[in-house]
Amino acid sequence: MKTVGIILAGGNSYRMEKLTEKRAIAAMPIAGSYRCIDFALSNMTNSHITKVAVLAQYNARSLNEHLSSSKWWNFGRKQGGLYVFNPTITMDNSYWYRGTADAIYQNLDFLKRCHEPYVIICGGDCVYQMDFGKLLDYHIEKNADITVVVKDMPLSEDVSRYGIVRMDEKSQIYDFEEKPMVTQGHTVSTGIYLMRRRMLISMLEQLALEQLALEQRHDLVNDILIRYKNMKKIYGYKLESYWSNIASVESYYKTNMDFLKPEIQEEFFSGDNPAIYSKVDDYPPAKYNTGSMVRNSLISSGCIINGQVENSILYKKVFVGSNCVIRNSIILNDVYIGDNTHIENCIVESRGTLKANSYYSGEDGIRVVCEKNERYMI
Ligand SMILES: Nc1ncnc2c1ncn2[C@@H]1O[C@H](COP(=O)(O)OP(=O)(O)O[C@H]2O[C@H](CO)[C@@H](O)[C@H](O)[C@H]2O)[C@@H](O)[C@H]1O
Repeated sequence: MKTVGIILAGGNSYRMEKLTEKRAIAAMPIAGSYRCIDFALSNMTNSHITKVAVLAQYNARSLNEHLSSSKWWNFGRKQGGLYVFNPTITMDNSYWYRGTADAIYQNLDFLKRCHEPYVIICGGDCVYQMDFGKLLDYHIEKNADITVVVKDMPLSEDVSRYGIVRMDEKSQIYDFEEKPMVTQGHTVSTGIYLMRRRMLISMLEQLALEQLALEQRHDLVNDILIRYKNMKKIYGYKLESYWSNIASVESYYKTNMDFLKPEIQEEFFSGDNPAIYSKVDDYPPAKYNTGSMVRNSLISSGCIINGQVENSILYKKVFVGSNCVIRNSIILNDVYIGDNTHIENCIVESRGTLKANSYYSGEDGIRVVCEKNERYMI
């Protein structure tokens, strides 16, 4: 194997509001039956990368639970495996992961023990399909030190939450601004980087030396990519297919809703596209009772539908009572919705009970509904 994978999955965003009170972004449910991190993991395994480390930190319990067996993504091999590294206190380190570079540095032993010449680093918070083998071929062909996967975003999109790159005609990156307030460019970094493993190790060791001199340098983008942009050959590799980053309630909602579009379904799930893998639960098939009506929706296993569901995504084990109307909404798993309830433009948090005859609607945006279920209030 030529490449080892690192998935950064320890961050949080206040723009996810209550949704990340329960779980890390990487563990957010996507497209009816996946978790966000399944996309990065599946891309790794489909690209024949057999050794992958997930660096988890913030609210990691449900993520750790999801990753408890490597078999779902086919990493359970002798010459590889799925490693989940949460921060630990040791004799010479008493910090949490202070940033993305520090998260990798704290697990440098793992990287040092690998034999693969290259390393791919990506986030666990993005939804996309990608052949990392092609990325490696490009990296070698360009004789690059670092290759950053980039994406042209629509001009209408606010790109101030991304790294913005500027490339010359040979795709070499000559400018990289991390989350600028104002920018002309719309080519963004997707947070996916490929480089030689040994080079990464030496750059991280250099950063650690500077930290001894009390400089706070813990970030992969500011303290590696931007710092070395004039010293290393950094190339951009354009991703033409679907890519979405989950960082706010709006982007979470939009990404899920994208999976109701036939062209996105086709892009991910039809033809010769490799599968997206996930941990499988053994729930019975969804049941549509007499009187139910479902239009353009994804309904997961274990659901029981009595009322109307339109342009919505229902995760596992959702019960929809009689005469309910659920429209343009996402219902996370294990939610009970009593009769005559109306839900529109909402994301309903998992394991809740919505009483009969209730009305929930996002008026000027998406409303996150968290109704506790007595069964889980211990
Ligand atoms: N302490 C920590 N330990 C472990 N994991 C951690 C961590 N802090 C953050 N992470 C994880 O690392 C990834 C990057 O998170 P960051 O918060 O550093 O940057 P952000 O996602 O905003 O932008 C980044 O990704 C966007 C694309 O989505 C790029 O445009 C931008 O340049 C780039 O900085 C995420 O998957 C996050 O969960």
